[in-house]
Amino acid sequence: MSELWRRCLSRLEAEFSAEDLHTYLAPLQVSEEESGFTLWAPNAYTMETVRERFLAPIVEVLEHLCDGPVAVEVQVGARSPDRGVGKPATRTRTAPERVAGSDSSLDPNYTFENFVEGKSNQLGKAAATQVAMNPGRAYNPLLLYGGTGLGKTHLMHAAGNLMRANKPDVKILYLRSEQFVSGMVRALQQKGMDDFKRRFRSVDALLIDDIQFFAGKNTTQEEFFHTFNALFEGKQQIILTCDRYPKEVDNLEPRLKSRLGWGLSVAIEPPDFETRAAIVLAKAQAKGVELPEDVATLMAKRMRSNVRDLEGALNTLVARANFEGRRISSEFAQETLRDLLTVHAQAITIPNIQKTVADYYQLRLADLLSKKRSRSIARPRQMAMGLAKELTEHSLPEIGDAFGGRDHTTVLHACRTIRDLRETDGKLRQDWEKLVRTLTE
Ligand SMILES: Nc1ncnc2c1ncn2[C@@H]1O[C@H](COP(=O)(O)OP(=O)(O)OP(=O)(O)O)[C@@H](O)[C@H]1O
Repeated sequence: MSELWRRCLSRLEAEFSAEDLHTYLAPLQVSEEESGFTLWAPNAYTMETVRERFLAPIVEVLEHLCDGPVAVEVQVGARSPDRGVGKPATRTRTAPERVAGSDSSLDPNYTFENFVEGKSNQLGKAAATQVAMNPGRAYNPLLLYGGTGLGKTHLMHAAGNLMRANKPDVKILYLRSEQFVSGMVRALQQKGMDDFKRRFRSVDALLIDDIQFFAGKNTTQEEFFHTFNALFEGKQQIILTCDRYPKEVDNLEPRLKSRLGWGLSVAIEPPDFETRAAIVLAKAQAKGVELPEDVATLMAKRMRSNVRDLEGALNTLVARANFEGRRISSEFAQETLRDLLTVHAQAITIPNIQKTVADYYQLRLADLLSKKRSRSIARPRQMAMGLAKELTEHSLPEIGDAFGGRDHTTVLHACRTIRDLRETDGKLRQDWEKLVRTLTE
């Protein structure tokens, strides 16, 4: 154990119970490199707990001991004895998260270049690029919202990385909202609020991920509100992400919600089939793996919920192919991902879609399947047909049959209508996204 880490642990002894130290901190292995520290956790649960509860205090103590900013990341794995550099066994997220009082909190692996653009994220990417080219002036704050694993964090880091490429001495701080909360709690306990405020307000850009976690935490919201105002007035850039449109987050203060709407809020939607396939191919290429198109197609067709799952499946495929020395073929993918693909295929059936849509619009299922043509029923019916086409592999005639024996041209018309309305009608687009989320998550 390094002397520095030993000293860090002994300082933390004063703050945490013996049980906490024994359960979460003692099992950590540490590697020190010039770029910072990596804490290796024996399993994902320990990693998550350390990130949530202990990372901020650890960073603080290490910064104190090192007399300056340090980068600390937590991963699952073990430190390799020869180089002091570990190899992660698994990761719960696909990229390392670093936290520090310096720019190293940005993940260099998330760039605009390796972000695959599609209809679902085009606007988000354009807005994030604008913000990066013109921080504090283009859109402030920029808020990216949408379901899990759709690339919000990626875009946020990409904006930070581009800002830094344009201006190397720019001060950027990225953190997850839980880290803001725990940092603030500690600052309050230790009467260090002035430092806390200074730390957040002295940056050129503040990037906070998943602000839905602020819900119900009134003191945090109050502090964040003041931080927000200070940054906004100073024309310092704020970029935030949220898992839904902030107005829909319960227990978020109205004045904060209103501030969040001052800049630009952009929805990141689940990618369509073509984008999913392009993402898998791009991720494979980045790993130097030759992925046959039919395998990318199979994965993109069957795994629709989020890009993180898609990436996880690709990692599984590549790991097994390497391990067994086999070529990745369609059969190999079917065999390796059987369980995953079945889970995804099973989750979405036409009856499931019909019931979900009927519930969502508070209609009777019988009405949805009836011949009634009133707008309040016909539009949800078209929505359900569009979803069936997008999310299942049924043909147009099969979908028509399932909707009370309708002709395939009626289904085609419904799909086209919904596709066009998603471009022009914001409310309908939101309904669509929510339904896709409900059905795929
Ligand atoms: N369009 C895309 N092109 C390339 N990679 C993508 C794209 N969308 C998502 N990803 C990848 O998917 C993974 C998950 O993305 P990310 O962590 O940004 O999701 P998120 O929307 O922030 O999710 P959460 O709300 O759960 O934090 C990342 O590895 C990211 O690189």
